[in-house]
Amino acid sequence: MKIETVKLHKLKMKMKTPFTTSFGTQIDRYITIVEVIDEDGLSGFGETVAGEDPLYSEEFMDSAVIATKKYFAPLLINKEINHPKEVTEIFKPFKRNNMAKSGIETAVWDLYAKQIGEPLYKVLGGKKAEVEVGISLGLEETDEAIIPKIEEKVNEGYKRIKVKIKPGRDIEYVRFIRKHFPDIPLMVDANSAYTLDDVETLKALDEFDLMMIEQPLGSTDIVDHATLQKQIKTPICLDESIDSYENAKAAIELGSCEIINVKIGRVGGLTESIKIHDLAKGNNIPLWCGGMLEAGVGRLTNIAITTLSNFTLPGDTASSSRYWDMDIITPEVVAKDGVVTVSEAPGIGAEVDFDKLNEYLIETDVITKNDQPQMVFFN
Ligand SMILES: O=C(O)CCC(=O)C1=CC=C[C@@H](O)[C@@H]1C(=O)O
Ligand SMILES: [Mg+2]
Repeated sequence: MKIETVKLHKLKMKMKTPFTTSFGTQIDRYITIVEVIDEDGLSGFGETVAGEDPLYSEEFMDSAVIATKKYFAPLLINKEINHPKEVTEIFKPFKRNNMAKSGIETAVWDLYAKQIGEPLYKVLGGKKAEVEVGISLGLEETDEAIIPKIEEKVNEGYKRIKVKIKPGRDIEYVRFIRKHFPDIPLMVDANSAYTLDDVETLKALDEFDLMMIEQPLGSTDIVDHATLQKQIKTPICLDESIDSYENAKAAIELGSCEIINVKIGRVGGLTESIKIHDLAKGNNIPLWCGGMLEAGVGRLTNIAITTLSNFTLPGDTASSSRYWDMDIITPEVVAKDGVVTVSEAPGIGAEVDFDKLNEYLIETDVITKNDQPQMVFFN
């Protein structure tokens, strides 16, 4: 394939309800949809999932857009690419910027799948016709306020409920939730808000029969999580700490986690996600696919990777209507009783609906073959 043009559609999407975690509250979501267009005018789509501010990771949407415009899009334009796996190699000299890389790399996968007329999930090696999903619920102002939210989502059939915790909103908060819902599949996500000094608090969570505790310690830590896992019964699931095959390997070898949350953007794309999948599978570490408050393109890409066999736990990819009054794809993602049916249509499996996308559009940046990588170093 040869990519002729890359378009970055920058969107501002109003969320139905604010989403609060240990690092703050989100009301609007700024999303970039990457469109790669080949010589025949066929388009592939990917979603850049970086946060608006560098709070979840060091990347943020503006940095991802700049990195894509300066480096990643010009590096791919006009290059003969036989398979999307080559993209990771082309980007390799450029350190990190994983979400920027992933936005365009996933678009190339979608384009490739469309060119060969296959659904993306099959091209990735997935086999499931449907995937089970859970939902991630943010912190509410009071403990009481989370109860009706959980009730609603349990009634909608989501296969597990994830709630956010932070220091001061942990043991009693989870006890309160468990009092109302003694048996639901429940997990907590701390977004790296604790240290080893909090080991007693984290140990106390063992009594609540949680499926897992996600990222309790530092966002780049692997070593302290191994120390912690030896002291608590609840399985640790790593999120922020896993941003490459190499540190997934380190975490598995050190015993830093019993579960891994794969976020395609965080690890730099689908090729790296598959590598981590195969590694985890060989080590009996179950996976699930984490969300980044995606619009439809990101949701569909998440569903495609979830069809791989070792994604055995329900992920974060709820219905489009979880955050959006109107998503940018047709048809939207719908979870029925916590199950999403995987589309058999070529590529990600639904159309990007430009009538809808344009409602959210701030501007579109266009990168063409006249744009060279803006590098000081060259060879
Ligand atoms: O996509 C979703 O539904 C939300 C997933 C979610 O919990 C998160 C998304 C982005 C950053 C974090 O706040 C959090 C996470 O850490 O998993
Ligand atoms: Mg998380």
